[in-house]
Amino acid sequence: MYAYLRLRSQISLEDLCDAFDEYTNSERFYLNEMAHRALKTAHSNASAPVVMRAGASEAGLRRREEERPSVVGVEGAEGGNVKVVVRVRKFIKRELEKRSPCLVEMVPETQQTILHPPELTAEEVKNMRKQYETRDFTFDKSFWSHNEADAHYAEQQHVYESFGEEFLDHNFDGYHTCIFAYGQTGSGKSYTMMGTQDQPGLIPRTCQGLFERIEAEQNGSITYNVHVSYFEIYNEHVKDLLTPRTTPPTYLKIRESPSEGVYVQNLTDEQVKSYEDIERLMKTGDLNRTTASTKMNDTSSRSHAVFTLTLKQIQHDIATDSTIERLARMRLVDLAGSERANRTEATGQRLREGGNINQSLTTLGRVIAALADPKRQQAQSRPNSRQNQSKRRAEVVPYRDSVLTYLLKSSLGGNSKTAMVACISPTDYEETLSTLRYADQAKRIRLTAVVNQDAVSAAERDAKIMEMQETIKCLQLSVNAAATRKRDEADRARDEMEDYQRQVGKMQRAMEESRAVSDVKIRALQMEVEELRPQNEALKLEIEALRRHLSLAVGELKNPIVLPKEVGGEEDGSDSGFDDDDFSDAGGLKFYGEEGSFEHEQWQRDVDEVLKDLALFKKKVADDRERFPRPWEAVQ
Ligand SMILES: Nc1ncnc2c1ncn2[C@@H]1O[C@H](COP(=O)(O)OP(=O)(O)OP(=O)(O)O)[C@@H](O)[C@H]1O
Repeated sequence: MYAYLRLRSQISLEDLCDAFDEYTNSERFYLNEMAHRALKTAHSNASAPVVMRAGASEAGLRRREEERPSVVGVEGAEGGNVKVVVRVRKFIKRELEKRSPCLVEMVPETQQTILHPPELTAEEVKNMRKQYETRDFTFDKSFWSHNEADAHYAEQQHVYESFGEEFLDHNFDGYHTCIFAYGQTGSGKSYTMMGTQDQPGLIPRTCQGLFERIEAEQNGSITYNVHVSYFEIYNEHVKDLLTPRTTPPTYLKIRESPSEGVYVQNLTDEQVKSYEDIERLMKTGDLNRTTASTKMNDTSSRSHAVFTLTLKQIQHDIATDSTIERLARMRLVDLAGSERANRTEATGQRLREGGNINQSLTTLGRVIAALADPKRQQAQSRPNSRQNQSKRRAEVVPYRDSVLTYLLKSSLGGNSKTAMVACISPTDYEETLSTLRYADQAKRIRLTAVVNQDAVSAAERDAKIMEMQETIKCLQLSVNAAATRKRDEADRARDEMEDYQRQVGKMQRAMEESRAVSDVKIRALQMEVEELRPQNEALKLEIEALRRHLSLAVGELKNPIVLPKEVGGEEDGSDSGFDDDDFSDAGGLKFYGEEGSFEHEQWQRDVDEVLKDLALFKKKVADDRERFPRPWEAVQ
């Protein structure tokens, strides 16, 4: 029993405290929880280095801090160039019929893309205005999707694995991203971005990957919020692809605000809970998209399509009752194809569409050229020099010259990680050369992406909701006032109404998030209670056993068992070691001599040690109560 007591004293101090009836059940639970937390903290401190992105999911933390490329500028910002990949497609029917040769070669080891001149007839050479020659380019990746029999054939899956997954990593890390496909009409942009039912492209794979990760990371402490919007830019107008078409068509306005940057007003931004939800929206959007048959492509996209996923991760920390929010926007853009009117033989509406497409792609080219300009980049790295300031004023990037570039402003020259997929046809020397030059320039654009992360305490969140409620009240009042002024300021009222609706939407979202945080808290507490339940049961059993052992020990000390003298022990000459005098009338203990008797000193020492240990436990109990004061004592 004694050895058992000693052993237990090393395992659980609280158990012994209970044995002495020092603590009540609730105090024990409290102490237990404190110990549990202290252990958890000690464990996590020892095993996990503290990183800035403490709130990230596993997926988000896949690439840890030390693996990240160099950080430029502000804290949490990452500098890098636009990633440029090139993909050559297989022959299409028209090219097979014409028996056109493949002019493109790719070297997988070096990621080179080589463009060979076509074989020309003597007549063609005579009429040529410029010389065709072999051109060589190197990009981040060259995808050979021309010949399925080739060992290096790049399927849709390869394209996604090569950089789509990496971009999803960036989103979970809290960076905005943008992937856009560029190329002449019929070069494979829609195939790469959206793909087909059997061969899904980057957009469906990214959406699927996103939800697979969210489902795999459901650990109860992070809430994920995903929204989808899908619009097209057709003839310099923005159309929502998630709302039914109307006649006349409804065009949306573009606005710019200091907090949100450039955005499309009243665009549908639907919350999705699963990949199936997104699939439904993608189908709706694709059906609404403006396509037409041209000479170059049976289903040519006549508009630029922008598919946007917004991922919000909210992690709640129970200990501090604060939340860490990360917001990432992924833009997946399928540009309309550049085309030459004489090649497409377009007339009427198709010709006008082609003109607008070319106009916006030319502006995109000018924006890329301005951003890729090394002088501008130098000026950016030394923003305060007076010379640079005046120089920069002269070299304004022409974002506003087209709707496309204005809306892609932040993805092209701001806070984003951006990739361009240059799609090329295997047979068209001039168009392919123009695409490769465009891509070559884009790879020089330098961007600085920032982690979009906010730490919000519960009080701040509540204050934000209160503030929004106040704003809504004010807006409501001014809307009402405007209404009573008999619509003479109809335009302003409409704007205010829109503003009001946006604010209401925002507040609803904030409240939904707040509710989600509360759910997380409840889930976490329930999990902790469930975790502690078996431990508590085990502790109760141990306490009961200890109590019994202790009362036995005390009983033994108070009433020692005294053995009677053996009858006839002397007759047979054997000495039992007992004398009549050895018995104590008062139940006191008398111990026998050295041989064949209880060893008195040994007992005495044992008893002393038990008493010493008891004194030590009492002291530890007192220490413990000091370290973990009971809540009501702490309040006093
Ligand atoms: N990698 C590929 N593998 C197989 N088929 C492809 C590939 N890329 C493109 N195609 C086929 O080529 C044709 C043209 O492709 P797609 O419609 O994607 O071109 P696009 O660049 O989007 O054209 P536009 O600018 O006119 O919309 C389609 O029939 C498509 O299925």
